[in-house]
Amino acid sequence: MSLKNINPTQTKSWKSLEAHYQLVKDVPMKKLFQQDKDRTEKFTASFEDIDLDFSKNRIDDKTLELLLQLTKETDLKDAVEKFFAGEKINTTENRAVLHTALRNQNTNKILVDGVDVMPEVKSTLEKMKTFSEKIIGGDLKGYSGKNFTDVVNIGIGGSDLGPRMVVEGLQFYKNHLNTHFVSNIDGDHVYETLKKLNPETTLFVIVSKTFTTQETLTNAETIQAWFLEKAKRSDIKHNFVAVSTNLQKVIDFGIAEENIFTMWDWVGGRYSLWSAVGLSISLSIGFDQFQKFLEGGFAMDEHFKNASYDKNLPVLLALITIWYNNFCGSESEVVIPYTQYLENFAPFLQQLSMESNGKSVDRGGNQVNYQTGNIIWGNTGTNVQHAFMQLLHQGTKIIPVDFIGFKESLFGNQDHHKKLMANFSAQAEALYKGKSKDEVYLDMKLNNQLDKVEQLLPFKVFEGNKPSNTLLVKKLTPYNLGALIAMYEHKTFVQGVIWNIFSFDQFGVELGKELANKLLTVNS
Ligand SMILES: O=P(O)(O)OC[C@H]1O[C@](O)(CO)[C@@H](O)[C@@H]1O
Repeated sequence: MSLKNINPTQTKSWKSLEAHYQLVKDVPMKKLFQQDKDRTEKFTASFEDIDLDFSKNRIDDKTLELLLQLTKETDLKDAVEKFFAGEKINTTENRAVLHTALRNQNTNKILVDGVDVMPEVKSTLEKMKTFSEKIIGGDLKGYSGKNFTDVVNIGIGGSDLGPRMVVEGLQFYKNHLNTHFVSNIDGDHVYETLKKLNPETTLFVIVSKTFTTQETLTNAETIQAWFLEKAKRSDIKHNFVAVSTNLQKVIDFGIAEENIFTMWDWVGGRYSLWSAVGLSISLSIGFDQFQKFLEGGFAMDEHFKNASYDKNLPVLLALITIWYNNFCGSESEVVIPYTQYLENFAPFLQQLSMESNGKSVDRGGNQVNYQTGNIIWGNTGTNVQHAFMQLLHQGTKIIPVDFIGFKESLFGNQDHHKKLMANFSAQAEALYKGKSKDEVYLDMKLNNQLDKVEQLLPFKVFEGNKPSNTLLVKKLTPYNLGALIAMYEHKTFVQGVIWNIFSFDQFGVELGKELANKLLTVNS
């Protein structure tokens, strides 16, 4: 059964939120904190190792109450039930949406067209485990009998961004294998990667759900030709494996059948890192750690399904962005992890969120007359403080931020970590508190700069009242990263449900592909 078709703008809560915005739009957050001593506690929700403090937002009790009412009127509960039950909620492609089955740790059946998908999920995970362990342990070797030293993931979009982000994010836990990612059809990208590699000791993992993607097939062909400069065709089976739903195309490409890892059409590309698409993750950190990553994702699924919405991390995050996007006029949001490991978190979230919710036709097939998918961008703190934070502090736009910090550093260096976390907290505080004229004046007086007050004071004022969420996580572990990713997946889902759009197709990427192919035919 499909998701219900409910126009959110026709609900009572939507109209009330519009009216409510007029009442609260000029109320500074500083005042809200003064009025309510329990604000931080009240606007904090926790799940295991993750605390979400959403108190530094332009919301009050009424805002939250109305946003929660919106989840009722748009029947989020019904959507969540259909999603986890394997209903075909990807209506436009007539598919179920079951990335949650890939990390399911329960013993329940999950049915698609009456068939339980869990046995196949488990046997693929088992195959990944055996394969990863043999490659890491040296039981499987390259064509000339040498142990593998390098792995190259060849894929793009969901077949690249997720695995790349997790492999780099969890490199603290990595083994001796060095993992590389080739995605862009830019040949220079391919040859730059190849120049560091020895074909004898490199494992190539071609990842493409459809196995029709121009970039991936071109790159795989180029890499195979490079490989065959040294090796024989019969050697391919030692050094090439593939992940796909399209078994025939993979076989036609020349990959041995036993070297194919399957996935299913009920896994969207941007949600596929939990499947065999995550093979490079399992090779890099070992299957046991990959299993913990899956468990973290699963734990977040349980929280999302069961926690009341006022304490539910993905739901709260989604509601807050809807508030800014649809009522406060914000267009984008920034995600800033305070760890260099998560340098690729924002590009991953960009595909997750913008490919999912960049739609302008509702579930009834009508053009929407309200804003949908918001723009996501970001990079790591503290680097961003020396790049784009100026615009957030003193620019003209309201850009809500998610600050993600970790209580513990992985190498345990206290000096760096204290400074890192001081910056993490300071940014959120500076954004919402700002710095008034009086404060600037006092500062300048203390610094013997009164002679410059007239000239500089207006430029040194920080308006404040800039919103942010603070996500404080105990430690960057495979489990916690799994939970964080699942949290953002579910946030995206909730947004799509409320916006009344289909979040699991991506027809918008097709036209450019078609035109590129036409141009190639004309020019060849
Ligand atoms: O895994 P495939 O089929 O090569 O697709 C790669 C990517 O291309 C898209 O279809 C469009 O960008 C994504 O949804 C997908 O992740």
